[in-house]
Amino acid sequence: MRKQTAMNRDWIATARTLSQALPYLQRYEGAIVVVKFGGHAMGDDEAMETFARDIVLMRQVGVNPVIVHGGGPMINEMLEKLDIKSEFVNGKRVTDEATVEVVEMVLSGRVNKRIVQAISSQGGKGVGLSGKDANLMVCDPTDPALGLVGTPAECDTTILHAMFKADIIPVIAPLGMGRNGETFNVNGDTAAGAIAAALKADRLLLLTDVAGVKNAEGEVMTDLTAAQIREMTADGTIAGGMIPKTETALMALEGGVRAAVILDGRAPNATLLELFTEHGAGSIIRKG
Ligand SMILES: Nc1ncnc2c1ncn2[C@@H]1O[C@H](COP(=O)(O)OP(=O)(O)O)[C@@H](O)[C@H]1O
Ligand SMILES: CC(=O)N[C@@H](CCC(=O)OP(=O)(O)O)C(=O)O
Repeated sequence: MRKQTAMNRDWIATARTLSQALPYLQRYEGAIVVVKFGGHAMGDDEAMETFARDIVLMRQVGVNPVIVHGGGPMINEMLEKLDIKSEFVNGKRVTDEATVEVVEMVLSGRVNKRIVQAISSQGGKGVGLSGKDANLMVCDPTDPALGLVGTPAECDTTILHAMFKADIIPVIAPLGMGRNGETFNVNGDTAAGAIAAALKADRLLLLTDVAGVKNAEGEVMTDLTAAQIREMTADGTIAGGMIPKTETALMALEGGVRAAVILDGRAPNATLLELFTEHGAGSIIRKG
Protein backbone atom coordinates (compact mmCIF):
# COMPACT_ATOMS: atom_id res chain seq x y z
CA MET A 1 0.00 0.00 0.00
CA ARG A 2 1.21 3.50 -0.79
CA LYS A 3 1.86 5.57 2.29
CA GLN A 4 2.04 9.35 2.72
CA THR A 5 5.46 10.01 4.16
CA ALA A 6 6.93 13.26 5.51
CA MET A 7 9.17 13.32 2.45
CA ASN A 8 6.17 13.09 0.11
CA ARG A 9 4.46 15.87 1.97
CA ASP A 10 7.56 18.05 1.65
CA TRP A 11 7.64 17.31 -2.03
CA ILE A 12 3.97 18.23 -2.45
CA ALA A 13 4.57 21.51 -0.62
CA THR A 14 7.51 22.23 -2.93
CA ALA A 15 5.45 21.40 -6.03
CA ARG A 16 2.65 23.69 -4.83
CA THR A 17 5.12 26.51 -4.28
CA LEU A 18 6.64 25.89 -7.71
CA SER A 19 3.25 25.89 -9.43
CA GLN A 20 2.46 29.20 -7.73
CA ALA A 21 5.78 30.62 -8.88
CA LEU A 22 5.35 29.38 -12.47
CA PRO A 23 3.35 32.34 -13.85
CA TYR A 24 5.93 34.70 -12.37
CA LEU A 25 8.82 32.67 -13.78
CA GLN A 26 7.17 32.86 -17.21
CA ARG A 27 6.50 36.59 -16.82
CA TYR A 28 10.21 37.30 -16.30
CA GLU A 29 11.57 34.97 -18.99
CA GLY A 30 14.12 37.08 -20.94
CA ALA A 31 13.54 40.11 -18.71
CA ILE A 32 16.38 42.47 -17.77
CA VAL A 33 16.61 43.09 -14.03
CA VAL A 34 19.18 45.60 -12.76
CA VAL A 35 20.07 45.01 -9.12
CA LYS A 36 21.85 47.72 -7.12
CA PHE A 37 23.74 46.00 -4.31
CA GLY A 38 24.71 48.69 -1.79
CA GLY A 39 27.60 48.53 0.63
CA HIS A 40 25.21 48.41 3.60
CA ALA A 41 23.18 45.62 1.99
CA MET A 42 26.27 43.40 1.52
CA GLY A 43 26.55 42.24 5.11
CA ASP A 44 28.64 39.19 6.02
CA ASP A 45 29.85 36.24 3.91
CA GLU A 46 26.59 34.35 4.44
CA ALA A 47 24.49 37.28 3.17
CA MET A 48 26.79 37.55 0.16
CA GLU A 49 26.38 33.82 -0.53
CA THR A 50 22.57 34.02 -0.35
CA PHE A 51 22.55 37.06 -2.63
CA ALA A 52 24.78 35.32 -5.18
CA ARG A 53 22.69 32.11 -5.05
CA ASP A 54 19.51 34.10 -5.77
CA ILE A 55 21.12 35.97 -8.68
CA VAL A 56 22.40 32.70 -10.21
CA LEU A 57 18.96 31.14 -9.84
CA MET A 58 17.43 34.17 -11.53
CA ARG A 59 19.80 33.62 -14.46
CA GLN A 60 19.00 29.90 -14.54
CA VAL A 61 15.27 30.58 -14.96
CA GLY A 62 15.93 32.87 -17.95
CA VAL A 63 16.20 36.34 -16.40
CA ASN A 64 19.12 38.61 -17.43
CA PRO A 65 20.36 40.06 -14.13
CA VAL A 66 22.82 42.97 -14.08
CA ILE A 67 24.49 43.82 -10.78
CA VAL A 68 25.61 47.38 -10.10
CA HIS A 69 27.30 47.53 -6.74
CA GLY A 70 28.26 50.16 -4.18
CA GLY A 71 30.79 49.86 -1.40
CA GLY A 72 30.74 53.19 0.45
CA PRO A 73 31.60 51.64 3.86
CA MET A 74 34.55 49.73 2.33
CA ILE A 75 35.85 52.95 0.70
CA ASN A 76 35.57 54.73 4.07
CA GLU A 77 37.58 51.98 5.75
CA MET A 78 40.43 52.24 3.22
CA LEU A 79 40.46 56.06 3.23
CA GLU A 80 40.75 55.97 7.01
CA LYS A 81 43.67 53.52 6.82
CA LEU A 82 45.41 55.84 4.36
CA ASP A 83 44.56 58.85 6.50
CA ILE A 84 42.63 60.59 3.68
CA LYS A 85 39.75 62.75 4.93
CA SER A 86 36.41 62.45 3.17
CA GLU A 87 33.08 64.26 3.32
CA PHE A 88 29.65 63.88 1.71
CA VAL A 89 27.51 66.62 0.21
CA ASN A 90 23.88 65.64 -0.61
CA GLY A 91 24.74 61.92 -0.37
CA LYS A 92 27.77 62.22 -2.69
CA ARG A 93 31.42 61.92 -1.70
CA VAL A 94 33.53 64.99 -2.46
CA THR A 95 36.21 63.32 -4.60
CA ASP A 96 39.73 64.59 -5.38
CA GLU A 97 42.50 62.80 -7.33
CA ALA A 98 43.78 60.86 -4.32
CA THR A 99 40.24 59.80 -3.32
CA VAL A 100 39.22 58.60 -6.78
CA GLU A 101 42.30 56.36 -6.88
CA VAL A 102 41.19 54.70 -3.64
CA VAL A 103 37.55 54.51 -4.82
CA GLU A 104 38.63 52.71 -8.01
CA MET A 105 40.98 50.39 -6.15
CA VAL A 106 38.34 49.38 -3.60
CA LEU A 107 35.30 49.18 -5.90
CA SER A 108 36.83 47.69 -9.08
CA GLY A 109 39.25 45.57 -7.06
CA ARG A 110 38.12 44.22 -3.74
CA VAL A 111 34.35 44.68 -3.78
CA ASN A 112 33.79 43.79 -7.45
CA LYS A 113 35.89 40.64 -7.23
CA ARG A 114 34.21 39.53 -4.01
CA ILE A 115 30.83 39.58 -5.77
CA VAL A 116 32.21 37.88 -8.93
CA GLN A 117 33.74 35.17 -6.76
CA ALA A 118 30.49 34.64 -4.83
CA ILE A 119 28.62 34.20 -8.15
CA SER A 120 31.22 31.70 -9.41
CA SER A 121 30.95 29.73 -6.15
CA GLN A 122 27.21 29.35 -6.83
CA GLY A 123 27.80 28.02 -10.34
CA GLY A 124 27.22 31.25 -12.28
CA LYS A 125 29.48 33.10 -14.70
CA GLY A 126 30.06 36.55 -13.21
CA VAL A 127 32.28 39.00 -15.08
CA GLY A 128 33.40 42.21 -13.41
CA LEU A 129 33.68 45.54 -15.20
CA SER A 130 33.27 49.19 -14.41
CA GLY A 131 31.53 51.99 -16.27
CA LYS A 132 34.93 52.76 -17.82
CA ASP A 133 34.87 49.54 -19.86
CA ALA A 134 33.58 49.58 -23.45
CA ASN A 135 32.05 53.10 -23.04
CA LEU A 136 29.47 51.68 -20.67
CA MET A 137 29.16 54.93 -18.72
CA VAL A 138 30.55 58.19 -20.11
CA CYS A 139 30.13 60.95 -17.53
CA ASP A 140 30.06 64.70 -17.18
CA PRO A 141 31.13 66.36 -13.92
CA THR A 142 28.18 66.58 -11.52
CA ASP A 143 29.16 69.80 -9.78
CA PRO A 144 32.56 71.52 -9.55
CA ALA A 145 32.20 71.57 -5.76
CA LEU A 146 32.19 67.73 -5.74
CA GLY A 147 35.41 67.37 -7.76
CA LEU A 148 35.64 64.09 -9.67
CA VAL A 149 32.03 63.01 -9.12
CA GLY A 150 30.33 62.14 -12.39
CA THR A 151 26.80 62.09 -13.74
CA PRO A 152 26.26 59.46 -16.45
CA ALA A 153 25.60 61.22 -19.77
CA GLU A 154 25.86 58.38 -22.30
CA CYS A 155 25.60 54.65 -21.61
CA ASP A 156 26.61 52.20 -24.34
CA THR A 157 25.08 48.88 -23.32
CA THR A 158 26.37 46.84 -26.31
CA ILE A 159 28.77 44.94 -24.05
CA LEU A 160 25.94 43.99 -21.66
CA HIS A 161 23.78 42.52 -24.45
CA ALA A 162 26.79 40.48 -25.62
CA MET A 163 27.20 39.22 -22.05
CA PHE A 164 23.52 38.20 -21.80
CA LYS A 165 23.95 36.12 -24.97
CA ALA A 166 27.02 34.43 -23.48
CA ASP A 167 25.13 33.52 -20.26
CA ILE A 168 27.32 35.94 -18.27
CA ILE A 169 26.15 37.97 -15.28
CA PRO A 170 27.69 41.48 -15.50
CA VAL A 171 28.94 42.89 -12.19
CA ILE A 172 29.50 46.64 -12.56
CA ALA A 173 31.53 48.98 -10.34
CA PRO A 174 30.15 52.55 -10.42
CA LEU A 175 33.05 54.41 -12.02
CA GLY A 176 32.74 56.34 -15.25
CA MET A 177 35.02 57.75 -17.89
CA GLY A 178 35.13 61.50 -18.56
CA ARG A 179 35.27 62.96 -22.06
CA ASN A 180 38.91 63.96 -21.43
CA GLY A 181 39.93 60.56 -20.10
CA GLU A 182 39.26 61.35 -16.42
CA THR A 183 37.99 58.75 -13.99
CA PHE A 184 34.76 59.75 -12.26
CA ASN A 185 33.31 58.45 -9.02
CA VAL A 186 29.58 57.81 -9.53
CA ASN A 187 27.08 57.22 -6.74
CA GLY A 188 26.02 53.55 -6.93
CA ASP A 189 22.29 54.30 -7.04
CA THR A 190 22.81 56.88 -9.82
CA ALA A 191 24.88 54.42 -11.85
CA ALA A 192 22.29 51.64 -11.46
CA GLY A 193 19.48 53.98 -12.51
CA ALA A 194 21.36 55.20 -15.60
CA ILE A 195 22.26 51.67 -16.71
CA ALA A 196 18.70 50.43 -16.07
CA ALA A 197 17.31 53.30 -18.15
CA ALA A 198 19.77 52.68 -20.98
CA LEU A 199 18.75 49.00 -21.00
CA LYS A 200 15.03 49.89 -20.65
CA ALA A 201 15.08 47.29 -17.89
CA ASP A 202 11.95 45.52 -16.71
CA ARG A 203 12.90 46.07 -13.07
CA LEU A 204 15.39 48.13 -11.09
CA LEU A 205 15.88 46.63 -7.63
CA LEU A 206 17.60 48.95 -5.16
CA LEU A 207 18.82 46.78 -2.28
CA THR A 208 19.46 48.60 0.99
CA ASP A 209 19.29 48.06 4.76
CA VAL A 210 15.62 48.90 5.37
CA ALA A 211 12.50 46.95 4.35
CA GLY A 212 11.32 49.75 2.04
CA VAL A 213 10.23 53.38 2.04
CA LYS A 214 8.52 54.19 5.34
CA ASN A 215 5.70 56.68 5.93
CA ALA A 216 5.60 59.15 8.85
CA GLU A 217 4.22 56.34 11.10
CA GLY A 218 7.22 54.16 10.26
CA GLU A 219 5.20 51.66 8.17
CA VAL A 220 6.65 50.37 4.90
CA MET A 221 4.63 51.59 1.91
CA THR A 222 4.31 48.68 -0.49
CA ASP A 223 3.18 50.83 -3.47
CA LEU A 224 4.32 54.36 -4.18
CA THR A 225 3.64 56.91 -6.90
CA ALA A 226 5.92 59.73 -8.05
CA ALA A 227 3.52 62.26 -6.51
CA GLN A 228 3.69 60.53 -3.10
CA ILE A 229 7.50 60.49 -3.23
CA ARG A 230 7.64 64.21 -4.01
CA GLU A 231 5.25 64.94 -1.13
CA MET A 232 7.16 62.75 1.35
CA THR A 233 10.48 64.30 0.35
CA ALA A 234 9.11 67.84 0.72
CA ASP A 235 7.77 67.14 4.23
CA GLY A 236 10.98 65.38 5.34
CA THR A 237 9.54 61.83 5.67
CA ILE A 238 12.00 60.70 3.02
CA ALA A 239 15.44 61.86 4.17
CA GLY A 240 19.19 61.12 4.06
CA GLY A 241 20.30 58.21 1.90
CA MET A 242 16.70 57.49 0.87
CA ILE A 243 16.59 60.72 -1.17
CA PRO A 244 19.08 59.62 -3.89
CA LYS A 245 17.37 56.23 -3.98
CA THR A 246 13.85 57.54 -4.61
CA GLU A 247 15.23 60.17 -7.02
CA THR A 248 17.03 57.41 -8.92
CA ALA A 249 13.83 55.35 -9.04
CA LEU A 250 11.90 58.28 -10.54
CA MET A 251 14.61 59.07 -13.09
CA ALA A 252 14.80 55.42 -14.12
CA LEU A 253 11.02 55.34 -14.68
CA GLU A 254 11.27 58.53 -16.76
CA GLY A 255 14.03 56.80 -18.74
CA GLY A 256 11.83 53.83 -19.62
CA VAL A 257 12.31 51.32 -16.77
CA ARG A 258 8.99 49.55 -16.08
CA ALA A 259 9.18 49.64 -12.26
CA ALA A 260 11.68 50.28 -9.48
CA VAL A 261 11.65 48.57 -6.10
CA ILE A 262 13.43 49.59 -2.88
CA LEU A 263 13.93 46.57 -0.60
CA ASP A 264 16.09 45.07 2.16
CA GLY A 265 19.03 43.28 0.57
CA ARG A 266 19.88 41.52 3.83
CA ALA A 267 16.47 39.78 4.04
CA PRO A 268 16.72 36.13 2.90
CA ASN A 269 15.81 35.65 -0.77
CA ALA A 270 14.73 39.29 -1.10
CA THR A 271 15.27 39.51 -4.87
CA LEU A 272 13.49 36.20 -5.59
CA LEU A 273 10.53 37.09 -3.36
CA GLU A 274 10.18 40.40 -5.18
CA LEU A 275 10.18 38.89 -8.66
CA PHE A 276 8.45 35.57 -8.16
CA THR A 277 5.74 36.06 -5.52
CA GLU A 278 2.43 37.87 -5.66
CA HIS A 279 3.18 40.26 -2.81
CA GLY A 280 6.78 40.97 -3.71
CA ALA A 281 9.08 42.61 -1.16
CA GLY A 282 9.72 46.24 -0.27
CA SER A 283 8.27 49.34 -1.94
CA ILE A 284 7.42 49.30 -5.64
CA ILE A 285 7.35 52.57 -7.56
CA ARG A 286 5.51 52.66 -10.87
CA LYS A 287 4.96 55.49 -13.27
CA GLY A 288 1.76 57.51 -12.94
N1 LIG B 1 11.24 57.37 4.63
C1 LIG B 1 12.29 56.54 4.79
N2 LIG B 1 12.10 55.20 4.72
C2 LIG B 1 13.12 54.33 4.89
N3 LIG B 1 14.40 54.72 5.14
C3 LIG B 1 14.67 56.05 5.20
C4 LIG B 1 13.63 57.01 5.03
N4 LIG B 1 14.19 58.23 5.14
C5 LIG B 1 15.49 58.04 5.39
N5 LIG B 1 15.82 56.74 5.42
C6 LIG B 1 17.17 56.22 5.65
O1 LIG B 1 17.77 55.83 4.41
C7 LIG B 1 18.68 54.76 4.67
C8 LIG B 1 19.05 54.03 3.35
O2 LIG B 1 20.00 54.82 2.65
P1 LIG B 1 21.58 54.47 2.66
O3 LIG B 1 22.03 54.28 4.07
O4 LIG B 1 22.27 55.50 1.83
O5 LIG B 1 21.55 53.07 1.93
P2 LIG B 1 22.66 52.22 1.08
O6 LIG B 1 23.97 52.34 1.82
O7 LIG B 1 22.08 50.86 1.08
O8 LIG B 1 22.73 52.82 -0.30
C9 LIG B 1 17.92 53.92 5.67
O9 LIG B 1 18.77 53.08 6.43
C10 LIG B 1 17.23 54.98 6.54
O10 LIG B 1 18.04 55.29 7.66
C1 LIG C 1 29.90 59.85 -5.64
C2 LIG C 1 29.77 58.83 -4.55
O1 LIG C 1 29.32 59.16 -3.46
N1 LIG C 1 30.16 57.57 -4.82
C3 LIG C 1 30.10 56.51 -3.87
C4 LIG C 1 30.31 55.21 -4.64
C5 LIG C 1 30.01 53.98 -3.81
C6 LIG C 1 28.55 53.86 -3.39
O2 LIG C 1 27.64 54.49 -3.91
O3 LIG C 1 28.37 52.95 -2.37
P1 LIG C 1 26.99 52.60 -1.59
O4 LIG C 1 26.00 52.21 -2.58
O5 LIG C 1 27.43 51.47 -0.72
O6 LIG C 1 26.60 53.83 -0.79
C7 LIG C 1 31.18 56.67 -2.76
O7 LIG C 1 32.24 57.22 -3.02
O8 LIG C 1 30.90 56.21 -1.65
